Amino acid sequence: MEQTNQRIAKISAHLYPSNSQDMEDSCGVRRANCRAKGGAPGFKVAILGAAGGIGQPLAMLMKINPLVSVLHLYDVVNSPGVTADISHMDTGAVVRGFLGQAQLESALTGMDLVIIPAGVPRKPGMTRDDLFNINAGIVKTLCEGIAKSCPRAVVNLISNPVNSTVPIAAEVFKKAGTYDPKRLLGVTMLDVVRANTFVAEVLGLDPRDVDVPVVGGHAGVTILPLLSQVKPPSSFTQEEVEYLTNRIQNGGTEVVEAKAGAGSATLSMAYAAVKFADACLRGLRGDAAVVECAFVSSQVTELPFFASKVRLGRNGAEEVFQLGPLNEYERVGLEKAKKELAASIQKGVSFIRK
Ligand SMILES: NC(=O)c1ccc[n+]([C@@H]2O[C@H](COP(=O)([O-])OP(=O)(O)OC[C@H]3O[C@@H](n4cnc5c(N)ncnc54)[C@H](O)[C@@H]3O)[C@@H](O)[C@H]2O)c1
Ligand SMILES: O=C(O)C[C@H](O)C(=O)O
Repeated sequence: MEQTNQRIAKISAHLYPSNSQDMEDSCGVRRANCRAKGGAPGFKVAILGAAGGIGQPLAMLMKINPLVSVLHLYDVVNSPGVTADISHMDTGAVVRGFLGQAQLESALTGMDLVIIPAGVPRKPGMTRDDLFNINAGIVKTLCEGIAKSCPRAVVNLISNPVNSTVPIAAEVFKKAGTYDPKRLLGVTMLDVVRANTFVAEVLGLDPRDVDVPVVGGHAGVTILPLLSQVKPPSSFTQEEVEYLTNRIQNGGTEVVEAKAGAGSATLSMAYAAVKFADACLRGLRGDAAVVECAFVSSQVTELPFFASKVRLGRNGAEEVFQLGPLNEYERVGLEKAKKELAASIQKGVSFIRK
């Protein structure tokens, strides 16, 4: 009996960090019912904002991902319930939950990849920039935690406005002396996912066979689909180009309006976030030729950050690709995108430097 108790105590120390006792009690999961799958190969991933509209399906999909060995779910509310629920899934990753600022350090320590969908979403009539006042502070706090507890982790930043939150994160990391531009990636994958879907509809193809590069940023005119570079090579009428560009640029608003006050894209975003996180993990594993679009530190234009195709490797975004040849319509779109992006980037930088 004594031996059994010792074994249970050992397992529970592994599953639950010392300061998460309250959470364990409140979620009602008995320690003895859990098993630690210590030593399984894979990456350690934390989701910050894991109890939210994106966070929950994202956590579920990451629990299924065979590249993940440990999954940490952090939020300021409701993470005990989400953790208890997801931990019952019979997949490989060990799940641990963390609640509130006091547990941020434990949530982050040792992580290889941190995914951040924390923050408020839009309601109809709002722009992403209207979220700045609340989300800037949330991203700042979380990134300070990353700088302290897992400065070498690759960060996938989802919280809006991405065009400003990525510069905020960069400034926080610079201040802490931990900034590695390769390891900070703004997630623009949903724009690519939407572009593939809408273009496939027009072409009558399976979206899985379509690849549309989407560059620039993640808001309105800064979302710039390069329809001249679609794979498989395709031609579009001017009417189709305008319809597709407009629909891709306003895909987020389409969902916000349809949800009528109940938030923004969560399910398609969780899908896109997992697609992107999986690519980052394959890069970290050393797979060759993993290429996706992301909003990163960049020298592709005169702006310090820009979304374009990047090659993901053992160190994060190891190569940032040039835009390739643009047609006249895309060149005009690029100028518009850069103007808005410059202001959004500056706003993020000033928030930390002020
Ligand atoms: N990059 C993209 O393509 C994209 C797509 C969709 C949504 N988003 C953005 O993602 C964010 C989240 O959207 P959602 O629909 O999941 O919102 P939500 O309100 O459903 O969930 C947000 C979660 O963040 C948590 N949170 C708040 N402050 C926190 C903190 N300090 N630390 C940890 N967690 C905290 C909340 O408790 C909540 O559980 C929004 O800013 C939204 O605009 C981005
Ligand atoms: O549109 C939003 O506010 C959420 C997200 O950025 C999206 O593109 O769906």
